[in-house]
Amino acid sequence: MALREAERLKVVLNHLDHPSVNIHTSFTSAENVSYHHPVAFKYTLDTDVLSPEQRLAYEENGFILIKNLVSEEDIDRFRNEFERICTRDVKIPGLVIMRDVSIAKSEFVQGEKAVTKLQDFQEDPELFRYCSLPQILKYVECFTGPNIMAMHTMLINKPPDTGKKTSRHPLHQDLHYFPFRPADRIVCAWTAMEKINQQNGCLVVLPGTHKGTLKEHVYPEWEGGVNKMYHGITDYNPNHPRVHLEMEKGDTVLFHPLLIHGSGMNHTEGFRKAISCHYASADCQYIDVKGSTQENISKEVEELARKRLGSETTLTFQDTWVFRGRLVQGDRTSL
Ligand SMILES: CC(C)CC(=O)SCCNC(=O)CCNC(=O)[C@H](O)C(C)(C)COP(=O)(O)OP(=O)(O)OC[C@H]1O[C@@H](n2cnc3c(N)ncnc32)[C@H](O)[C@@H]1OP(=O)(O)O
Ligand SMILES: Nc1ncnc2c1ncn2[C@@H]1O[C@H](COP(=O)(O)OP(=O)(O)OP(=O)(O)O)[C@@H](O)[C@H]1O
Ligand SMILES: O=C(O)CCC(=O)C(=O)O
Ligand SMILES: [Fe+2]
Ligand SMILES: [Mg+2]
Repeated sequence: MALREAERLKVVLNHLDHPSVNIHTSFTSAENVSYHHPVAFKYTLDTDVLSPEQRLAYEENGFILIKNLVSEEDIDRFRNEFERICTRDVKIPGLVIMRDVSIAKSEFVQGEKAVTKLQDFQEDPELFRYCSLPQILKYVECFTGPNIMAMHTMLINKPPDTGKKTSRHPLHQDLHYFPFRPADRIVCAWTAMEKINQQNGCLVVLPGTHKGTLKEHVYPEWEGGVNKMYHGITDYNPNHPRVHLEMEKGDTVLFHPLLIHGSGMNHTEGFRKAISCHYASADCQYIDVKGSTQENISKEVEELARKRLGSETTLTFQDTWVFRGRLVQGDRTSL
């Protein structure tokens, strides 16, 4: 009788006498000896970068955490640039400076304390260095392959909660925001810019949910309000195990765009900082989301584009991604 895929993977791993050995090659020989079903890796590609254990972990859980991947020096530079942006010392084309909904209408909060998130820093050479760091791209290539686009960039400055619980990010799947596929060739790198724990609102993930499908996302009905475009899913198993990803400065998590995740309240007085980039294979293809669960977000994005650029704008959801995407490795083949 065939063993479950995970069991088979574990058996194969036990056959490996060196962790850096290429798992694909060794499986072939293991298969010849004793198994009838080849191991199919769905979420990772053949490279020599991931250890067999890391590869198995991503296949099973939909994320892997790499300790100490980004240097203190680089993070301090990103932090300085963030401060320059908040004080309006630099103006970056296309950059969105987002305030928390609980203070969005207040004129009294200024500077860094008024900023919840920077989005789309692709035109800021200093922050965009993050997306081109060789030690990150080395891992990203294991999921995207060699042609790599940086599609979406963020620096998240989760504020101390004002008491309205708006500092939470509802549980969601990032694929909801992306009109390109295949999902398995997309990955997010998210780096802690300081010590991040449950107290200041770490990432919370539901391991294994990347094996499911894209779910419907709507605004959660939260009494204290919810931030613009922070859609969440309602249809998830509340008993599914949750993992709180506690991280040190420089630690980086790589995760699949279908992995259900969010972040809790920031119970501290500090602003919890993380920097992230969503990468996709340049070979991905745009899809039409009309009639799908993504129609609501596509309409919201197109409406925002009309507000910003004028009501005659015909910019589509897909166009907004074509403009933001930047090649960071290989050839810009499709996206
Ligand atoms: C994978 C990845 C994509 C996942 C995610 O990132 S999910 C979250 C994505 N979120 C977004 O993309 C939202 C990006 N934010 C923005 O585009 C902006 O911050 C805006 C919400 C449009 C505000 O733009 P801004 O230039 O600050 O404009 P104003 O200060 O004039 O405000 C315009 C109206 O928007 C309201 N507003 C501002 N910030 C928020 C907020 N955080 N949540 C909800 N509403 C907000 C503001 O009160 C104002 O409303 P009215 O006075 O027009 O009624
Ligand atoms: N009522 C809710 N409905 C939907 N999602 C929620 C709800 N409460 C929390 N979440 C989401 O669940 C995830 C974990 O949040 P939660 O607030 O439980 O964080 P936590 O890290 O356990 O911290 P805390 O100590 O504040 O409970 C976050 O993505 C959060 O947005
Ligand atoms: O830093 C966080 O709180 C997570 C944000 C997130 O998941 C997102 O913006 O897609
Ligand atoms: Fe997310
Ligand atoms: Mg909780």
